[in-house]
Amino acid sequence: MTKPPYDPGAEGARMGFADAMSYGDYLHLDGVLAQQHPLSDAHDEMLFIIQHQTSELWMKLALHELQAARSALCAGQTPAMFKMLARVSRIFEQLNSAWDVLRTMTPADYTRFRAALGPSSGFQSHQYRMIEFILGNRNPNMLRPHEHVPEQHALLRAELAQPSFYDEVNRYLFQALDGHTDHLPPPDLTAPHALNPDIQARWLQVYADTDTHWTLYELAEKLVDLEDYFRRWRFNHVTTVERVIGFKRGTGGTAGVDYLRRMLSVELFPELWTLRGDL
Ligand code: HEM
Ligand SMILES: N[C@@H](CC(=O)c1ccccc1NC=O)C(=O)O
Repeated sequence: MTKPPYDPGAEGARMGFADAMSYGDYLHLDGVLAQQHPLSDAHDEMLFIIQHQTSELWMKLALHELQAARSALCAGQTPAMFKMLARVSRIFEQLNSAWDVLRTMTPADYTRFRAALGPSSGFQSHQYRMIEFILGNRNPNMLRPHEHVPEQHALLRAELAQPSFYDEVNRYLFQALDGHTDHLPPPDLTAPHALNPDIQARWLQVYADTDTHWTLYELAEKLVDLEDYFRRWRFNHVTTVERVIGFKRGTGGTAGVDYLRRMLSVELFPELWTLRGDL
């Protein structure tokens, strides 16, 4: 006679949720799992949708951490900030690994549903643009694709109107080294951060004597780590794009691979990279 199947309920596992909060209730899974709506009957469109939706969820968490990291820095809570920055790097690591799943989609698979995407593109991701803005790659020209959603447009505009996270880091640097911020170059709120020799000179001071400036050194390396992962994301993206659509124009209207290659040359924290040649 076969044994009766194992019953965790007999050992106390809760089995009834008619009047209690369940896993799906807490996570609102009925909502989340009802939001995949392929527009074609191509098999791989589900992969494409889920890949982007999960990326957007991770970006939501990255933004949550980055906003809190900036607040923690301004409140002098550096250990809490370090923890959040480390988490953002791990999120990018997660996003980087995810490309391996998407790469199982061949050009022939993608061609079956690409036309259904119309003019939509990741270029219009407001969360991605917000991450770029917070880190200091601020470009007011990138606001326009968001005009059609006034709430998101307003949030992105508000971000451009305040110092970036990296601007705040540099304020902290000057305060710590000089005892004041009189010589801190005012952030240009209308353009991507450009390398500044005064900022670089102070970071060089930190790297030249790491024992004395340990917290600043740790902060700098956390930023380099973050940018390292971000660069890998850009590289994985452009490589996947070349692999899937070659040199076709993007649905967003840019040149496609040529546009994304140009973005590979963006340096978020240029002083931290350039000073390495002076050590
Ligand atoms: C087969 C997969 C993919 C292809 C062929 C592709 C293609 C492209 C192209 C051609 C662009 C340039 C803008 C345009 O003209 O459309 C772009 C931008 C973008 N894509 Fe993708 N993409 C893919 C997957 C993804 C994934 C999985 C994400 C994750 C969220 C993503 C996020 C973005 C973002 C954020 C941009 C703007 C980048 C910037 O402005 O620097 N893409 N993509
Ligand atoms: N720009 C892509 C389309 C694309 O990848 C896309 C379209 C809609 C939603 C997200 C997308 N992902 C990244 O750009 C293309 O030109 O094929």
